[in-house]
Amino acid sequence: MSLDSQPVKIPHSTLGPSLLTAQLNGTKPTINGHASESNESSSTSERLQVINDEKNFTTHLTSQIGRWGLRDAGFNYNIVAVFGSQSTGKSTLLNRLFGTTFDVMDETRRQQTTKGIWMCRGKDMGVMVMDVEGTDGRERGEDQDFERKSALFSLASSEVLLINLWEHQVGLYQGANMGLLKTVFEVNLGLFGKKAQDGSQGRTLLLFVIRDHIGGTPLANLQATLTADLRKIWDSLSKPQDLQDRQLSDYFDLAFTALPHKILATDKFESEVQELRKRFVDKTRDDFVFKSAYHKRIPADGVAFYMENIWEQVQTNKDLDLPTQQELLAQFRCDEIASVALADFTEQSKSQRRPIEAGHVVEGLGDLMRNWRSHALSRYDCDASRYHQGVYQRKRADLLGVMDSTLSPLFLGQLKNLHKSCLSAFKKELLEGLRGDEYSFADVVGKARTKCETRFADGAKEVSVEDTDWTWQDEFESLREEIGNVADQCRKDETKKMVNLIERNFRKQISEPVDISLNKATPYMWDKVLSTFKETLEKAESTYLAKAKSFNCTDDENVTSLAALRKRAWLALKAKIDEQTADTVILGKLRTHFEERFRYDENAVPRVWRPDDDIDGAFKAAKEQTIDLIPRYAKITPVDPSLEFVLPSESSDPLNSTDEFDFPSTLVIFTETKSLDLTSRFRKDADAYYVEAKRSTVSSIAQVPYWMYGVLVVLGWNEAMVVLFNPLYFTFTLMALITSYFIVKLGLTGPLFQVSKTVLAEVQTQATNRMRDHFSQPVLAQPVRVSSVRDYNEDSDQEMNRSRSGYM
Ligand SMILES: Nc1nc2c(ncn2[C@@H]2O[C@H](COP(=O)(O)OP(=O)(O)OP(=O)(O)O)[C@@H](O)[C@H]2O)c(=O)[nH]1
Repeated sequence: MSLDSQPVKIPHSTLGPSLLTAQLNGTKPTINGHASESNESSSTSERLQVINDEKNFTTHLTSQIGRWGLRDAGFNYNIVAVFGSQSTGKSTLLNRLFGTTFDVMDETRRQQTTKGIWMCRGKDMGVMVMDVEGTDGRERGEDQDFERKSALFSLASSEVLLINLWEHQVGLYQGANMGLLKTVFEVNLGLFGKKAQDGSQGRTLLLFVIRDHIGGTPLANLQATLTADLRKIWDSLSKPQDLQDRQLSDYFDLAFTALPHKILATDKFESEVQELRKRFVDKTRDDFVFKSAYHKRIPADGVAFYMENIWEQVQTNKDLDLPTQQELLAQFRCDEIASVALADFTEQSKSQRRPIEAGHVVEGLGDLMRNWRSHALSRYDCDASRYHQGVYQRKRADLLGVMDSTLSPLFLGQLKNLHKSCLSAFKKELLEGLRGDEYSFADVVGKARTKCETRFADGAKEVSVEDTDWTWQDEFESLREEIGNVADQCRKDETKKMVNLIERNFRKQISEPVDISLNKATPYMWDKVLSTFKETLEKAESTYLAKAKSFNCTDDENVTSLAALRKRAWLALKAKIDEQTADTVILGKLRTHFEERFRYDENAVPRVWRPDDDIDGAFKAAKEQTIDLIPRYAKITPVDPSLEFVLPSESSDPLNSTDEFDFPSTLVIFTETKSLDLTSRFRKDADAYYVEAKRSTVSSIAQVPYWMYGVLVVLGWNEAMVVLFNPLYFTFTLMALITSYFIVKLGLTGPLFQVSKTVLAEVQTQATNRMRDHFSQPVLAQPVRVSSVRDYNEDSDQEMNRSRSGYM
């Protein structure tokens, strides 16, 4: 017979929908007048055939325990089982005692009612009651197998075994279930033999219920007889060697009670039963039966799995090792509980994975993680802590491991994002702090660094979950390193900027003094230039050092920067000198120098050459003096050797390019060839001056004689008269006179003269240049007038040849 096809002794017409469902689940609803008043009570009074008469274990026990409302009871529940011969009123007793709904035999047909093992929740009490198939049943005949297995099963799970027997069976071996008891004792030794030494878990209460007690024999006598019989049975047991000295009382507590005849003394029977019930309900009573020592310590939510495993072991005749079973149960249940806790946890943790992967810093992530973790752990602890402690702890560690490995990427991601965000905040703050001119670099960097590090450390501490091996120090170190790099880079940039600024100022400061010095090519020209250079450089260096202090520059950096500054200052000076000695500029200077000596006398008064003046001598002297200046300009050589400035040649500018730098070559302004070229070009200019001087003497000689003016008046008289008497000419003349009158009256004479003067001056300049160009070549073709010029040219050519041969 299958579990689902077990007949129910109530008409279908009386079953509600919930009852039908119960029936489908292999459970049976209320019968015998114990009908439930509500759905809840009906589900709590449902009974279930745990093991059917084909010895199969039900698949609905877990859900049934849930429906009974005992699933979350933890250890706060009890299990009681009843043993006894068939049809001795066991089901009746249980129904009366616990308000259960077990089937009771039809009075008219004396045949077995309870088949297999049934279970029902006690009414209004957290008790699971097991109604076990009666022994000695004619249906099973000599098959003692089920009896033994059910005893084993009941002992492994129940705290109290009710042994149900008629009064008249006391003293009879078979009738008093002595065979059954022998089996129970044997099985118990196998199960709890060793465990009972500490008195826990293996202890069971045997409560003998003597039925139909008429009262002739007092209970005490019956109790004594039964006890003596039990001892006899115990002694006759073949115990294992190491348990030889074990007593019955080491494993069992015995209790006895008697009930009057149910039919002959119905009222008394009922009242006695109610009295007995109190022993199962009232925890304050001394004879309360569910003592904690009897509890098998199986959490309610694991009872189904545990029982199923026990039954499987029993069925396959394997040695029933309860500790192993409990461990297996613990493993199964702890896994189940952990996976439920983990499911929620995973769902929660998923919600923050995306923002972290997107590079965001999730505020309060640490709190979230701690909450998810502790919530999952407390869920696990709440249900799993009742199971085998070793397994519970192991699985807890596993659960923690899984959770931590799920959270770890969030932790690391958060650290990474924090790192990035802190670093960019640091950069931003640095840039903001370095805006403007008035700032202390060290202060700005120090403040930004502290802020950044504090923010990271706070964030990292917040996201660190206790009891994990997560560390953030490595990331912190790497952040600090990067901050250092950024600060270093920034400092280098700032130093560069500062050096550039100092260089710009330096250029400005030396510009004018160098111009002035180079304009006057005195013998101490370079001394002046170099002393100005040195003074300005010293100032620049001290400015640098003062600022470098606030930059926290290292000595090495200072040395490098100062070297760069010196080199750049030198190059700036060189550039200035180059500018002042460019071909056109130097030729201009030479021309000026020459003019000052040739065209002006000692008192700086312009010379007007007369035919008897020594133009040739003056020209020669001025020209030689001027040509002597070229070697002076050619190289930077101070008269005072202490003013010499030297730079190491290999010093390249670390703040700029890595160009090769050759200091000695920078001292040379003109090469020899260049000097000769300049000399030759200057000579040509000087020659032009010479020609001009000569020409001016000729023009001053060619003056108009005074009588020429008389001739002019006589010869021009007619023309004047024509103008006067010709209306057209006269009108023109008149208009010219009127215009002149108005110009004079309006005071425009000055501006008009000015304009005319400027125009004339320009015309004169243009004309002079043209003349110069014109006369510079033809002069050589006129031997008489420029013979002295040729002499000088020959002199200079010879000079040039001499110097070239010197080069060769
Ligand atoms: N004389 C007597 N009869 C009882 C008593 N209690 C119940 N009965 C009757 O005994 C018969 C068997 O009752 P059940 O409760 O079905 O007995 P059982 O031991 O559960 O039977 P199985 O489950 O078949 O082993 C029924 O007819 C009951 O009316 C009792 O205390 N005294």
